[in-house]
Amino acid sequence: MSGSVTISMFSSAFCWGGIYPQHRSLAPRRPEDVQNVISEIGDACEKWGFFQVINHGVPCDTRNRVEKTARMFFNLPMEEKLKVKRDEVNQVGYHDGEHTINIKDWKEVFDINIKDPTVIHSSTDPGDEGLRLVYNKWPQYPSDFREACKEYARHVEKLAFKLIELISLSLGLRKERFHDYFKEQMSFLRINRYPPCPRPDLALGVGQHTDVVVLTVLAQDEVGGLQVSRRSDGVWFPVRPVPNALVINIGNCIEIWTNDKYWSAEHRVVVNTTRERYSIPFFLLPSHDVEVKPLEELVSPESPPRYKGYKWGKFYASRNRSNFQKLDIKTIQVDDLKVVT
Ligand SMILES: O=C(O)CCC(=O)C(=O)O
Ligand SMILES: [Fe+2]
Repeated sequence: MSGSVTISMFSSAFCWGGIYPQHRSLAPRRPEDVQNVISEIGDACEKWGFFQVINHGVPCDTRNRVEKTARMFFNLPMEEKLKVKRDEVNQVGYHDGEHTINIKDWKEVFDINIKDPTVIHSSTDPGDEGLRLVYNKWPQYPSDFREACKEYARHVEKLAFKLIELISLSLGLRKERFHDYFKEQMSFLRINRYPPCPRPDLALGVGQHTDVVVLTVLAQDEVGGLQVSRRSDGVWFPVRPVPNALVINIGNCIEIWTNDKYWSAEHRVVVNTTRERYSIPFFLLPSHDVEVKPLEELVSPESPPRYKGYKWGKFYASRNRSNFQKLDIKTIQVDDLKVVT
């Protein structure tokens, strides 16, 4: 048993595919099977909150180019990497000290906003509604790093929106239900490098967490290390690398919008003594002014809202700031937003 199911989104004839056990070969599917894919995605979102897609339309050479140029960047001397270091407000660029719930992760990262510039909240002070623009930071070397990331991001963003439409349909909502939520999206692409670790028993690449975002589309290399906790019993399963597949992970926003129908799974990354690992998550984030609360269509007297609503931009800014300052408190978690009954 592996920690996710694999869904074939398109056959070579641009038809829809279906869920397959991890190692079965794929047969082309007919357009009538679209409905199956929608219900299979719905099923995967309920049971796991994680699945893998193949035949997804993101060309693998664009992904390989990002990985190749990223390796060149991370191999630069530290003083070069620090020239594009992230800071407290401009949270893009290089960072070697990501924290998960205040514990340092065994990795280094490079973050790139999809919209350049991106509109974010500048302050978490009560009453301050100030917005500001954040511009990406790019290293001088390698010179094609920027173009490689931008090209890959264009493809993966398209896939993320396709998935959002399929998820809307799987919930019985209009395909366009979420379109307005992304007018000023704050989505970003991250490149993670996990170096070999002399004591993997004492560290994690990324500690146990859920993604606060809408949806994550993750490319992982062949090394492995990502694990997901099963909704029904919390048992940990490896998310085995499937060549050219992308891992889809439901974030807290969808969990809250669907009033817990869909699951945002806890996951973590284990490291090893010999091999470095790369992963490239694309985090789909809504616009700063979007309200994250259970959708009216999905609540009823029998199924009342389980969450208090919050404004995305402000919530995200305060969470990032406490992470950056390594405050001696747990960063806000999805359970903190639950309505107490
Ligand atoms: O590297 C991975 O496989 C997962 C990384 C992750 O969970 C994250 O960056 O949120
Ligand atoms: Fe994650």
